[in-house]
Amino acid sequence: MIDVTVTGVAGRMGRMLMQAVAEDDRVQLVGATVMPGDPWAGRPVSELVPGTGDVVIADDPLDAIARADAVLDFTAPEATREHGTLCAQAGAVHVIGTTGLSEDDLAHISRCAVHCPVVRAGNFSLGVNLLTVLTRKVAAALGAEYDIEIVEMHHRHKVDAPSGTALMLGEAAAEGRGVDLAEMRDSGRDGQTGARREGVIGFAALRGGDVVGDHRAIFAGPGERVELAHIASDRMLFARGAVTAAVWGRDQKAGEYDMVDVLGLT
Ligand SMILES: NC(=O)C1=CN([C@@H]2O[C@H](COP(=O)(O)OP(=O)(O)OC[C@H]3O[C@@H](n4cnc5c(N)ncnc54)[C@H](OP(=O)(O)O)[C@@H]3O)[C@@H](O)[C@H]2O)C=CC1
Ligand SMILES: O=C(O)C1=N[C@H](C(=O)O)C[C@H](O)C1
Repeated sequence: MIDVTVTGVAGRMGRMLMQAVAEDDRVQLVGATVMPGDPWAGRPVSELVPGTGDVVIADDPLDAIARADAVLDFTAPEATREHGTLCAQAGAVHVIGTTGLSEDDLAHISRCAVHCPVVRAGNFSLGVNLLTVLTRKVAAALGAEYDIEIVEMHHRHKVDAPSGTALMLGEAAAEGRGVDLAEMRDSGRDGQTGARREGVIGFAALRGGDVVGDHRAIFAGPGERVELAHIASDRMLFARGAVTAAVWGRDQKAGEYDMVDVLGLT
């Protein structure tokens, strides 16, 4: 059994992660954190999510991460940077679900991964990770006359766009095409955009209601369209995937991994 700390426990995913840890006998909760000054600090986790035990919620991650074998982190970019440094110091597996990370954040995470295993994914579900493998293959098979567009929809509270999952699918499509996504990315069209630039990978982000996460990779070609889609209907999907990543990560050397590695998909 491995000792797990969940960061950002008052968030939508933080609550799910605690539930997933409580339901899985491969792991036990040893730490839980919130933002400094959060009213949940100092209270037992079971008051926040019934049935999760008597760990007291901390508003300083230092001790909570020092005592963990693995840290489940679905928070915000700045927090994830700090948690990365602490996981590196503790040698704990850092499971990162946080999206909206900048190039600078990713470089920081890479430096931390010299000292501990880091499993980072924009989506921890089996279905989406399978979809990335398929997207790469379809992009390679269909060729340049098929235009690639990634469409996603999420709940009204989501703060980053395109979603981490959309970027995973875009990266997979770019790999299949043998191009660099940074050069070929086309997000947020508006106004007199001109005709579609040849070879770009387009992104469109919809926000509204309580949508958990819908993603579609569209290949629009001459006389036909191929579409690969995934619809998530329950956040527990991501939380259970993150617990599996933590257990898998415990047996790995320091370095950067993703959910395709965890699931053994190629
Ligand atoms: N990879 C995946 O499979 C998935 C990834 N995500 C990603 O996970 C992240 C969180 O999503 P969601 O749960 O919906 O968002 P929420 O806003 O509901 O939760 C984030 C929580 O993190 C807290 N937080 C921020 N900074 C810190 C800190 N320094 N220490 C402790 N807690 C902190 C926030 O507190 P406060 O509210 O006070 O700011 C908030 O409670 C997003 O980036 C999202 O895209 C979501 C689902 C699946
Ligand atoms: O913020 C969310 O909710 C989600 N975020 C992830 C993303 O950015 O792709 C995964 C999932 O789609 C839900």
